Amino acid sequence: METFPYITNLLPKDGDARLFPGFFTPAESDRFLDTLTRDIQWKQEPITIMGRQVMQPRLTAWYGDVHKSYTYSGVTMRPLPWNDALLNIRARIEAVAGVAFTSALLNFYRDGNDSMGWHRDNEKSLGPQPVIGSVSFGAARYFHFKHAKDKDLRIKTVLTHGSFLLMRGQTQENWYHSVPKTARVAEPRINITFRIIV
Ligand SMILES: O=C(O)CCC(=O)C(=O)O
Ligand SMILES: [Fe+2]
Repeated sequence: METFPYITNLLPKDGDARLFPGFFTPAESDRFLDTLTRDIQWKQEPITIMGRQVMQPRLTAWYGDVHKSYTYSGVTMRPLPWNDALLNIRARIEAVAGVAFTSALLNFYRDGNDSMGWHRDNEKSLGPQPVIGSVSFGAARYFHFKHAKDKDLRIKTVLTHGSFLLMRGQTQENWYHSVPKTARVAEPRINITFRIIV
């Protein structure tokens, strides 16, 4: 499956991740950053790590088709309904990705102290070989991949204002990803991962 021969796969094997920097213009990206910062119902949610409840080091929100509920840490939750900004962004990336996304997880990183730990987006509800469309606005942050078996194999990239990262194929099976903390970033960043709940 070589859908984007003109864009190099970031991953050397066992997955497919294509980065489109400047997918949205700087003016559009500024507008989306403002709108989403204001209009999304951001919340800091607790998660359970090794039996202990801790607050997530970022704010989150779930939006999507309201009949597509999702289960997270054993709790079934309903997404908030799509708003205009999210529908616009979704239409733009669907035109390139060639799939129909049903749901979006939004993350708000207040500054470089907020982060996302190593994980794979391989929940059962996403089905096999999930397609994940990841859109970023605001501060540029490092995005790291680590191979699940070949532990020394790491790929680092930067997700800039208005960028679009499309992960497909075996990516979630074979690669972990994370957004590490950084002392160098003082500005906020929004990331939206569009998903298909099957
Ligand atoms: O903020 C990012 O770029 C990554 C977000 C992510 O991995 C996720 O929501 O699953
Ligand atoms: Fe993820």
